[in-house]
Amino acid sequence: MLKGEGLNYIFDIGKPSEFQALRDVSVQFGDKKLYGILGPSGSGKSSLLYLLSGLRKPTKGRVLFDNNDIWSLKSNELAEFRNKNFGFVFQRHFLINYLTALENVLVPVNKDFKKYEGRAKELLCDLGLESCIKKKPFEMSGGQRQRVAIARALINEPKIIFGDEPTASLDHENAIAVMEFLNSYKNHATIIVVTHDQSILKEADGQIRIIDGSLKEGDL
Ligand SMILES: Nc1ncnc2c1ncn2[C@@H]1O[C@H](COP(=O)(O)OP(=O)(O)OP(=O)(O)O)[C@@H](O)[C@H]1O
Repeated sequence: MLKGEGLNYIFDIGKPSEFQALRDVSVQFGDKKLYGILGPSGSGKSSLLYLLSGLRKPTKGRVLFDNNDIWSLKSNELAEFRNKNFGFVFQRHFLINYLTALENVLVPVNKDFKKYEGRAKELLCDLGLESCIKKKPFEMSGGQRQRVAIARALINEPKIIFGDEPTASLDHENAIAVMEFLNSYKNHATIIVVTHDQSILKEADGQIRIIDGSLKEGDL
């Protein structure tokens, strides 16, 4: 269970550019479900995802993972915790261009390399990328690259997968395929996806809507 309690985030505190991106957002995400975070551009969706995933520290409020406050960890412990429990898929894939698909998927792995190599191959095959295993990102299509990024996010068997507009750079067909895969992965992890596109959330178990930094609707 992942919980955000009274989350506030202020950029540039004390400067003329100070801006409150989130105010008093409380949300709760159950295990092994798919959730969408919706809202207009600039409303604070990505900021919320960054706080929930431990990439940014809330100005006020707490993030609890299985009732433990993740921000009570020291920064190196938090980094280790994130690598073990959370997987990330962004709008841009951030693959390394001189590594093959297989090597890219293995980048977050720092132990049992042989065991994880088998898992990486399985994930790539499950994502329909058998023919790309030895290809480098520039030899693949945008949809294929994004699926490699998904395999990389899943390699450490995370408990939560955070997606920040993971389908935004894809055509509708590829976007649906990516969402179907994420939905089918629900048996293994909770998936929380920020998106503008409600149509890719047909299979979602719950959605929240952020407007001007506040939670407007939530049926989680
Ligand atoms: N580094 C920053 N410094 C100051 N303000 C920022 C910064 N990053 C984002 N903001 C502001 O915070 C608000 C929320 O941004 P955020 O990226 O969370 O919105 P969003 O809903 O994800 O937007 P989009 O859908 O366009 O990606 C926006 O008004 C944005 O201009």
